[in-house]
Amino acid sequence: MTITLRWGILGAGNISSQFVFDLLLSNERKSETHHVVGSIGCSNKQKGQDFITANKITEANNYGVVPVVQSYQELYDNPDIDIVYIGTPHTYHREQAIGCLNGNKHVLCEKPMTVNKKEAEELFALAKSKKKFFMEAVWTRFFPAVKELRQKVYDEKVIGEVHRLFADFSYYADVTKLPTSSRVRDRTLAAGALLDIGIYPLTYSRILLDDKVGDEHTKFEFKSFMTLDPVDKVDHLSSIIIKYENGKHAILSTSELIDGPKAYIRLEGTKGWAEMYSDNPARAKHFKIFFKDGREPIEYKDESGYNGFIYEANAIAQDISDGKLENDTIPHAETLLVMGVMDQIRKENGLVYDQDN
Ligand SMILES: NC(=O)C1=CN([C@@H]2O[C@H](COP(=O)(O)OP(=O)(O)OC[C@H]3O[C@@H](n4cnc5c(N)ncnc54)[C@H](OP(=O)(O)O)[C@@H]3O)[C@@H](O)[C@H]2O)C=CC1
Ligand SMILES: O=C1OC[C@@H](O)[C@H](O)[C@H]1O
Repeated sequence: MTITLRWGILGAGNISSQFVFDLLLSNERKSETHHVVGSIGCSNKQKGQDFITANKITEANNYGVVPVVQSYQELYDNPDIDIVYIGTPHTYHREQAIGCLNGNKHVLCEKPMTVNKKEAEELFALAKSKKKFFMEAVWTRFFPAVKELRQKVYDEKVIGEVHRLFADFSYYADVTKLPTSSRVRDRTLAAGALLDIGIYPLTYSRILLDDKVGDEHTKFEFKSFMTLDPVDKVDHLSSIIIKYENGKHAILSTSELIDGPKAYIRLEGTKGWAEMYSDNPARAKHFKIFFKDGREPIEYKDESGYNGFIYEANAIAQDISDGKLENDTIPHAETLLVMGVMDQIRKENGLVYDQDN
């Protein structure tokens, strides 16, 4: 059955471009789900027009629709939009999500959904009261590669008993050359590695060491270290060790000061190990499984041509069509679990944002 979802894109920046790319490619490929970009909500109308041009959104790849460019408020009030994708810095998510929900829109909100768990709880409560779908856009969870790896490791048990995961998201951001107003540096934009990229190693520990999500999750404890930058007063270097109650360990690291290892995931079992590779560890597209007995490794590559946002977008279209208010892969309770862990890590290491007070 064809499902049509009419998107408003809030914020005409970096990630919104990458998201829209996938929707348009899916349309060009005549996929079953029709993703119509109906509005670009933008702080500046010319910038919104430039976004449409730069991203080549045309009637031909957008089911006959040329998007309108609107202010954020006009987007909230637009009756021709079903769902808004929020692609702005972390600290704006709360206020913009409230605007969308009050305008009766479903919401897909970029990660981290909010600055802390308290704000996320507030948004989920509002979404429920408005009977609107709400999801944090942790796209990594939806990649076919993740499903395939879990199938091999947990259903087929190809690497035997799994005991340990190493997961990293680090890149050399050349921080001191960035303006202090950059969202990588600015504490008032909730900068810092943990919230921006550390959320991914945490996510991998959730999806590769636990087969349950949200309220059903396997219990775990953790210890963490952050190095706070003396100028920016945020973490550009953080490390976390998790111990699940079934004994499995996750050793997680994140940094904006150094490049991470080529194999950003190493999942270790008694008979072998799996590695994942990517220039962006959020994009789970390529893994290899190695065997201690010398058997030929198993390799998986996602060569779909998508950035990877289409996987979450299609899942959401199905959920909304089914009348669901949250997604089973990342239900509200799972977002709250991870947000709570990040709150605790920051608390242990003295990283406080204004929103915490
Ligand atoms: N899923 C993923 O892999 C990724 C997710 N992200 C997430 O997406 C969000 C946006 O990141 P990204 O696209 O890189 O950000 P950008 O710096 O490209 O900004 C995106 C938009 O946010 C608005 N904006 C930017 N700076 C400010 C500011 N100082 N004050 C008010 N509004 C501002 C602008 O909206 P306008 O156009 O209306 O002016 C801008 O176009 C973040 O929360 C980030 O965590 C980011 C990268 C990858
Ligand atoms: O989510 C993200 O993934 C890629 C990073 O480069 C980016 O800063 C971050 O927001």
